[in-house]
Amino acid sequence: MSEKVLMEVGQKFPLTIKRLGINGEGVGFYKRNVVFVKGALPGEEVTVKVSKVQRNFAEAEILKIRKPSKDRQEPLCAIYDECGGCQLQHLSYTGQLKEKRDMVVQALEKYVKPLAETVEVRSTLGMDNPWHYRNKSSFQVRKEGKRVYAGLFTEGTNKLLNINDCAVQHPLTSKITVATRKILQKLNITIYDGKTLDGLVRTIVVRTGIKTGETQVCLVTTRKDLPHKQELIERMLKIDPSIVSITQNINREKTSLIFGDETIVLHGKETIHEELGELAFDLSSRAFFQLNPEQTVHLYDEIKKAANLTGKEKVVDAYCGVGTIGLWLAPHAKEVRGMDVVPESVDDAKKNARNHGFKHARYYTGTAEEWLAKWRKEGFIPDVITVDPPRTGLAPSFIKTVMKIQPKRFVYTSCNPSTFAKDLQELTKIYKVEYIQPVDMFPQTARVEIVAKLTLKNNRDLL
Ligand SMILES: C[S@@+](CC[C@H](N)C(=O)[O-])C[C@H]1O[C@@H](n2cnc3c(N)ncnc32)[C@H](O)[C@@H]1O
Repeated sequence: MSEKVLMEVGQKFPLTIKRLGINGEGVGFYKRNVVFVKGALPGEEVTVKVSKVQRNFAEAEILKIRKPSKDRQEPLCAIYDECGGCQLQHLSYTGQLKEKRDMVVQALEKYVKPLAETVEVRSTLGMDNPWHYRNKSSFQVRKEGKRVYAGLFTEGTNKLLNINDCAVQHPLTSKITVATRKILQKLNITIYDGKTLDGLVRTIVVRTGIKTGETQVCLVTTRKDLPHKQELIERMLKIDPSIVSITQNINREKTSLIFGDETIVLHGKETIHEELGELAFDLSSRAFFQLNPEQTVHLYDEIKKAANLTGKEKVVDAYCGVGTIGLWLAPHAKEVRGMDVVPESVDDAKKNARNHGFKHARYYTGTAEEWLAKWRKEGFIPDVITVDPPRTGLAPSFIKTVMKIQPKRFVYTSCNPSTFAKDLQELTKIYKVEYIQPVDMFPQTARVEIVAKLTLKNNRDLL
C-alpha cells in the first residue's frame, strides 16, 4: 500500500470522485488522503486545487471538470453557489435520490459493517415536483445603505444574501417576505444591526398552510413598540388575501435563535390552520411543524406501516414534538404515550389529541430517557416504540431501557444516518433490522430522512 503523503494548500492534482459526503461534497482519495470537493459529483474526473489541509482530510476547489457525471445539471437557482442553503441542485433529482440512499449505506458500512451487507435499504421515496416545497421561511432582515434586505447569511460569513425568489420555498412565502421588507423600507422602520444591536426588526417569518391556504406572518423585533403599526398592518394585509394572522415576537437577546418568549397578535388569529392527511392542526408562530407537509404524509405512512398496529398495542411516541406521529398512529392503537422536552410542543400535542377526540393519547413534558425509565418502573411496557430524535440520536440511557423492556417492534425515524447507524450497534443485539426506507424530506439539499423497522430477534412470530 502506498504511503500517505502530506498535502499542501495550493497543490493541484487530478482526482476521481468516489461518493458524496454528508454535506453533499464530492469525496475523492489522493495518496491516501481524503479530499472533499464542493460541487463535485460521484464518478466525475476533476482537476482540483487544495484550499485547506486538516489532520485527517483536505478540502479542494474544482479547477476543471474533465469528465462530468451524466447526472450533472444546471442549478435552477441563480444564487445557488453564493447561498449554500441547497447543496445538490447541480445533481439531477434521480441522482439525488440514488445518492441519498447511498449515504445511508455508507453510514451502515462505517458503524455496523456486517449489517450493511445484508439489510434491505429501499430506494428513496422522492417527490413528483421537488421544488417550492417548504411551507415556512425565516429570513433575517438587515439594512445596507437605504435598502432593507431579507434572506440568509451566506455560509460561514456574516454577509446577508438578499433573496427574492427561493427555489425550494413555497412561492407565497417568498412573495410575502419580499413585499414585507419593501413595506418596512417604505415606512422607514428601523432594522436590527447585528454589530451595534440597534434597530427594531430582525426576522420575517412566514408560514403557509399548504392544504388550507391560511398564511401567518410574524415579525421578530427587539422591542415591543412598533412605529406606524396600523399602516404597517394595512399594507401587509394587501400583499395577499391568504394572510389571516400577523404576529410580533419579541427577541431582545443577542442569539442565533429566531424567537424570543413573547408573541403578540397584531392582526387576525393567533394560529393558522393546517391539515396533514386526516388530521388538522392549529399552529402558533413558534410551534414546530414539519417543513415539507407533502412528504410528511409519506413519512408518517411509512412509520404506520412499520409499526404494523392491530388496535391492541400500547405505543410510545418518543421525541414527539407536537404529537403528530402518535396522532397518526392513535386510531390503530390501544394507548399512545408521547414525550418531548419542549413544554409548548407538549401543550400543542395535548390540544391536538383533544381536538381529535383521542382520549387514549397522552403527552408528557420531559426527556424520553427519563419518562421511559419511569414508566417501566410503574409497569407500563409498550408493545411498539417509535422514535424521532434530534440529529444527535438516542440517549444511551434510553437505549438501555429499551433493551430491558424489549418492545416487539421499534420504529426508528432519523434525520441523521450516522447517529442512527451508531445507535444500531447496541439495538441490533436484540433487534433485527427488517428494512430501511429513506424518504426525501428536503430535495436539493444533502439531508436525508429514514424510517427503519426493527423487530425483536427472539419474537419472529409477532411481526
Ligand atoms: C426531529 S424532532 C421530531 C418531532 C416530531 N416527532 C415530528 O415529527 O414533528 C425531535 C424532537 O425531539 C425533542 N427532543 C430533543 N431532545 C429530547 C429528549 N432528550 N427527550 C425528549 N425529546 C427531546 C425536540 O424538542 C424535538 O421536538
